[in-house]
Amino acid sequence: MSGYEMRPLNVLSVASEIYPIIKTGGLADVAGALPRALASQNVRMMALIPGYPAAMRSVESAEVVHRYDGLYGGTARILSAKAGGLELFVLDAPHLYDRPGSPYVTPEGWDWPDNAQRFAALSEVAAMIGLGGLPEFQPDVVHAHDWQAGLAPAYLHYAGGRRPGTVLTVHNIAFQGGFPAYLLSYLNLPAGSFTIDGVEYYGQIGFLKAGLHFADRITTVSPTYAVEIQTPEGGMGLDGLLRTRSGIVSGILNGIDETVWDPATDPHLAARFDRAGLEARSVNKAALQERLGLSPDPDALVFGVVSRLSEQKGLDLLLGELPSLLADGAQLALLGAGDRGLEAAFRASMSVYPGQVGCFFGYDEALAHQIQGGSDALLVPSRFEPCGLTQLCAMRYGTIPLVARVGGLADTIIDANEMAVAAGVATGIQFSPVTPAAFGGAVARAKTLWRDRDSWKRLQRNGMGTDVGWTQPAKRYAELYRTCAASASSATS
Ligand SMILES: Nc1ncnc2c1ncn2[C@@H]1O[C@H](COP(=O)(O)OP(=O)(O)O[C@H]2O[C@H](CO)[C@@H](O)[C@H](O)[C@H]2O)[C@@H](O)[C@H]1O
Repeated sequence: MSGYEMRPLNVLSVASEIYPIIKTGGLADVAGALPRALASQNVRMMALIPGYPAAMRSVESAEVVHRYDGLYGGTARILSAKAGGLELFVLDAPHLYDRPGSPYVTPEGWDWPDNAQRFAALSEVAAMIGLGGLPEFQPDVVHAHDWQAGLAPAYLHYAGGRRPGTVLTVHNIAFQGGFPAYLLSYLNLPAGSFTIDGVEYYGQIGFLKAGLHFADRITTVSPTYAVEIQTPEGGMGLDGLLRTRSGIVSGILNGIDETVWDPATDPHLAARFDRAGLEARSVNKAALQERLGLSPDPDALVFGVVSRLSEQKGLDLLLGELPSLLADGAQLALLGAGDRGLEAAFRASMSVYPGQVGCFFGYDEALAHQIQGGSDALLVPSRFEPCGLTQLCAMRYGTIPLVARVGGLADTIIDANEMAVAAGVATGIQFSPVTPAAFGGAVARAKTLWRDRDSWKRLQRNGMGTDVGWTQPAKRYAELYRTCAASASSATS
């Protein structure tokens, strides 16, 4: 048994958002769940996050563990803090993070003009901690998430000498963080780094590219997406680099936090329920219909959507198919935020189909739970989906996922084809390719299944019996960290 199996492994996780402190999407859920999930694997994970206003507000107790006189034009501190039930390092740099809007964009929706500096700073601080800058926590592995932390492996590489192992996780390859080349020295990157074997990417500084180039291990959030991003169709320009690093690329499925997403204890639901008491869902369905202005019809098949409104999520397909989806009295309950055009189109559909389409635009945690607990089927027609979390929540809440067969949706849902139904293992409905016709076909299958309530219930129960928690993924991450730490230490010793 190696030393790494015996003593706790220290891992620094670097992410631009973390649930329950600050969340714009699934990355926050994963970053927030990992530290707790890994504790049972003998891994001590500390997360480093930027000190946005929401983060500073949620700090319950804090100690200043490091000060910078100048970090990209202002003073900064690292706080070792407790917040939202997590142990964190918070980078308190008001000139970079103390502003309204989301972590990435202004209140008007424009990228913050200094995003390069804001997230380079996060990565530089991660590298400083990785190199032993904080005596109280010396990481064996630095785990960077997405482009915002992508420079961390690069800074660690250019520091030279002994360093921790590095892991880069891709939650969405569509977001790559490209910035002008003239920023190179300002971002404290060596002149020689602006090459194809460094941080250069199509004439820019590529934050995600840098992470993919320098990390010891690359993961993404499902095995199928790990394959897809190595193809020209799925790699969005980075597939060539990923193919050259294929041996260190793997996919680890996400889980969901089973305490946050538990229909038996969920405080947001009108009625709590479990696998043996599915009847109680009808109370939630009625409450959802009332909240969103849908007709109070217990027999209407209610399709739910909980999603960012973006090209990725394929909701334009749903708009196109609305007439047939709603033709026989079915209903749509949608919660989403993002693209203004999609929002306008769904808003208009509420007047065209009063009582059949109910939407809320914005971010609403409680409504997300109510849609999972009160609708009958959850639509996820994504064009690509690295893992997807809402279909996992749906399974846990007895909502039948109807999903595109891509990425993690392909890996987590078992399609109700005849064989799977006969074997008693089906959990949802998949369609492929991602076209209006195939989506329409899947909706028709859902309606046929809905008329056979016994089969519908069997699918619900199968979904509710599926393990969608973090236990298995946490084991995979722990294993990965141990190999990564061992190889980094043997490379530098
Ligand atoms: N308007 C709203 N109000 C309240 N809650 C809302 C909401 N819109 C979305 N949510 C919640 O945000 C999360 C979305 O997570 P997803 O994994 O489905 O997508 P996302 O594309 O953001 O994440 C990316 O990262 C994750 C994590 O790796 C991958 O699973 C995914 O495939 C990838 O695209 C869910 O917890 C959902 O309930």
